Amino acid sequence: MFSLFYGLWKYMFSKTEFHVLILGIDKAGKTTLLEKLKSVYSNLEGLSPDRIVPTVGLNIGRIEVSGTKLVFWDLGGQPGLRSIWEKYYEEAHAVIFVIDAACPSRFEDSKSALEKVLRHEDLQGAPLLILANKQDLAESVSSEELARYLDLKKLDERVYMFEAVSSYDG
Ligand SMILES: Nc1nc2c(ncn2[C@@H]2O[C@H](COP(=O)(O)OP(=O)(O)OP(=O)(O)O)[C@@H](O)[C@H]2O)c(=O)[nH]1
Ligand SMILES: [Mg+2]
Repeated sequence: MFSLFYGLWKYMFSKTEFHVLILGIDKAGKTTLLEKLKSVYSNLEGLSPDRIVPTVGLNIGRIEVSGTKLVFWDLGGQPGLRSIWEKYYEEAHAVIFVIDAACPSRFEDSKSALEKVLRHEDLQGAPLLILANKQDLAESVSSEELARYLDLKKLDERVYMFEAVSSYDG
């Protein structure tokens, strides 16, 4: 009897857990963003930016916002690590794609990485949030300017949003 209730309970609550993948090329600010989210939305103290090193494995962050459990998967963005991303696509419900808006010389790299993500069949239909990060820096471009630059043809068919943020300021 107990196991029946436990099974039901697990079924009901596992439904309210959402997996969010945080992707983007190296140094975009993915881990800094995750640590900031942890500090703001949970009572765990996130790592301060000076203690964050380039990601090689996987960082997991769990937060709860108005009753919904969000599980964030933050992966490494170095070129040799990007092939690992697709292993997580099947179980992901949404994607946050982070771009360093203060580094135009790497926009092209971000654009092709993002286009590859959008083409993958396991992510068709997944909502997408594109973040123009590092808005605290004077040289950063706005989210509109970044959207114009990326000129993503495939975006029209999906739920997506551009947002300007700073992982430092929150
Ligand atoms: N000024 C500024 N710097 C930032 C911001 N977010 C991240 N950084 C800096 O950018 C660098 C890279 O940040 P990470 O969070 O390690 O980047 P990442 O995307 O996780 O990189 P990988 O793990 O290698 O894929 C670090 O020096 C951060 O302190 C931001 O909003 N503003
Ligand atoms: Mg990282």
